[in-house]
Amino acid sequence: MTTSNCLEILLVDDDQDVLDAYHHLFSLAGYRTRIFTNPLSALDFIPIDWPGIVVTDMYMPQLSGMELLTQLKERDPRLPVIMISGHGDIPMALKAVKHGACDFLEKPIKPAELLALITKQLNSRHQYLQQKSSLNKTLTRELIGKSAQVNNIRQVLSEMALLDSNVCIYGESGTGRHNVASLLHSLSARATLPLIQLNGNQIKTISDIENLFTQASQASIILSFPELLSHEIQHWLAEFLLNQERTQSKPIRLITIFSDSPEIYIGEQSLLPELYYIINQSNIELPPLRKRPDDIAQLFHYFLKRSCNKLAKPLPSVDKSYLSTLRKHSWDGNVRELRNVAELFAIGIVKLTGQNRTQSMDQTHSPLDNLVNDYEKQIIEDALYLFSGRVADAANYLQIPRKKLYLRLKKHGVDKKDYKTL
Ligand SMILES: Nc1ncnc2c1ncn2[C@@H]1O[C@H](COP(=O)(O)OP(=O)(O)OP(=O)(O)O)[C@@H](O)[C@H]1O
Repeated sequence: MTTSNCLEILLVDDDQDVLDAYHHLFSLAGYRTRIFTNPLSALDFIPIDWPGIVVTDMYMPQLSGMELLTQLKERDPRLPVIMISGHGDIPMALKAVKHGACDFLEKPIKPAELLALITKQLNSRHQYLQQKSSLNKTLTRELIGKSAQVNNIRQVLSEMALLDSNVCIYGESGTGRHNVASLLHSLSARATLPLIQLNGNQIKTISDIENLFTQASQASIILSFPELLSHEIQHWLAEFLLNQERTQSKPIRLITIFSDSPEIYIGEQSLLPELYYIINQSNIELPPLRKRPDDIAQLFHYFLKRSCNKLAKPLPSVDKSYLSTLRKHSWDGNVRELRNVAELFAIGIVKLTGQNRTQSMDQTHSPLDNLVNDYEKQIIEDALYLFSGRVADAANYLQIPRKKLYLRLKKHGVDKKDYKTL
């Protein structure tokens, strides 16, 4: 059985005799067919990514072939649709192809010609669906989350992966912007070519950027924070990218990363509109973790399992009340913070609750002052951990003056440096 035999051919024609003739022809060639005399029923039948192709007549009373084509393409732009007409009408053929028909045949049909076309389209549909299913598997494995937002990002990524457009990714730090950018590269046709990561504040002169971009031929480049480039360098970059478009050669695919919607930077005049229009051929917003709480448990289990595997430790059980604590946390550090919490959990340190400490305190029956001290120390440690040892941020988070926090650090013997590496 060839690959194309696994798929179906959906035939639409209001003339039952014609349908029977096609059906006979395709069955003899070993293809499975489905026939519809009413195009509206065919529309109802076809879901997105339907494993097959459509062959339709042009003139039908309920819905014209052109309208059927338009509606099918709105739902599934990649679905191959072959149009057949009794009238040799060149403008109509051109219109059909413009609306996405993969071919336009004129009656009387030459069976060998139709079969050759069908075989070609079934094979390319098969290839596309295989590619999409492998993309979806990779995305489900690498982009964890079950929220509607992450489902949507996976869908967008599977579409973008097959294109080669410049993409803007924006969101707060730790939301997974670089993860998504790397996925875009690894799913693209450039996957075997280099992926270069640059930061806007590293590029100081035109010759810096000229060297980087001209030497990086065929690569994907992830450029974080292009708004930090001088206007002169942004202008150079816009020209470089425009030139690529004009000459239809695309040595570089540029993926840019922002902390906020790029329009904000245009408003602040740190990003040139001329650069924005060429880097923003598509964009992806990564929402903060607090806005997609449905992802928290799944991400936590994913990171916990990964850490336990790395450490060759058995997977600890996670009770429901802890998962509910995680769900309620504000996650200012987004997925990165959650990853750190899961990694600590794997080695028995339970962050964001008094759980580990309370257990040891229960055993020693500490007096009240010790309990309070201990609890204060843990809250401070959690804040330092959250802000990677940055005292000013931790003090701000705890809503106490910085000086007071320093005094507390001294009292509890806590060293901010210990949190820098977490
Ligand atoms: N949905 C996700 N599924 C699996 N891992 C994720 C997901 N989102 C983020 N991560 C992981 O979380 C960590 C932080 O993500 P990433 O570095 O991509 O964040 P970022 O938004 O680029 O922030 P920064 O620019 O500060 O690095 C990485 O280890 C990344 O692999």
